[in-house]
Amino acid sequence: MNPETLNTQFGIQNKISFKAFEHTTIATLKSEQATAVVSLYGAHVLSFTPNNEEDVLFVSPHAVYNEGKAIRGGIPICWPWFNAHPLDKSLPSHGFARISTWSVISTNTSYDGVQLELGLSANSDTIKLWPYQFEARLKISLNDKLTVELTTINKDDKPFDVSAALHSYFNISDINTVALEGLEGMTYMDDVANCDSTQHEKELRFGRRADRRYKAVGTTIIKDANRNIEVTKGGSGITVVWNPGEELAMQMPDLLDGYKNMLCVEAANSLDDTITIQAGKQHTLSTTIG
Ligand SMILES: O=P(O)(O)OC[C@H]1O[C@@H](O)[C@H](O)[C@@H](O)[C@@H]1O
Repeated sequence: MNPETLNTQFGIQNKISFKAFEHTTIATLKSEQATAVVSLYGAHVLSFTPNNEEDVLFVSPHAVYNEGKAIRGGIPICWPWFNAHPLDKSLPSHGFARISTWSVISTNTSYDGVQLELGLSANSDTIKLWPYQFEARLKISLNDKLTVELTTINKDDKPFDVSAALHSYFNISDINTVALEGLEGMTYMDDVANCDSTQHEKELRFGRRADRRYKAVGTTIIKDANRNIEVTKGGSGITVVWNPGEELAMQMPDLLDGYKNMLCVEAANSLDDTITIQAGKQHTLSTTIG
């Protein structure tokens, strides 16, 4: 659907509007306290900017906007599998949601904000990659915070397994000085060293490659030079923490030295927290940022 038609059908004056951007359409959401931008390609939040603040989300200055390529930054939707497919490494990394165009289901306003709901359903392309009937819904709610809720509905007559992540890239002033609080005492899968480990430090610090899947359900706080960003989540037993570090980032043409200004903290379902959804049932994975 083109932006004009979307504006006619779903636009809300001064609150939600649609326009063309690169190869896709983006929605701009405005609440009293913040602005957010969402790409229909990937149902991908690109920006969340509280009034008079810098963007809370990072998008790489080297990001590539092309069909078939995931956007580096914002909040990619990793779904229906996280990272490499468990059985077939030739399938798209982190699933196909982030490289699919979603449709608009609804827009709404409430007393304190605005909401946009996007959807993706099984079709001839998805069936080739994942042989199930499904409906995925992404609800984006903006007030002074940003909430993203990903609901998977099993429309098939058999159960299926889903692993997923709301792969949030946070905009930070310097990876060498930022700290992450909330994971003390938690065990994690260290995907760099390829072993299980436990975090003993109160605050996690960076400066080299970190790729960890924590068994954690609680809130984390990114403590940056001039602000704290609180990340809460629901329906998630795993928190992923990722920064590629300099060596790997320099091999990623869509990131390069951008790695210095990003930290990923992701609400996820993975490892033992992979979700089996029975026929007709659903699961919601969510995160709130602010
Ligand atoms: O380059 P991609 O496919 O967007 O993935 C980026 C990273 O995403 C993280 O969530 C994973 O833990 C990393 O292992 C992965 O490298």
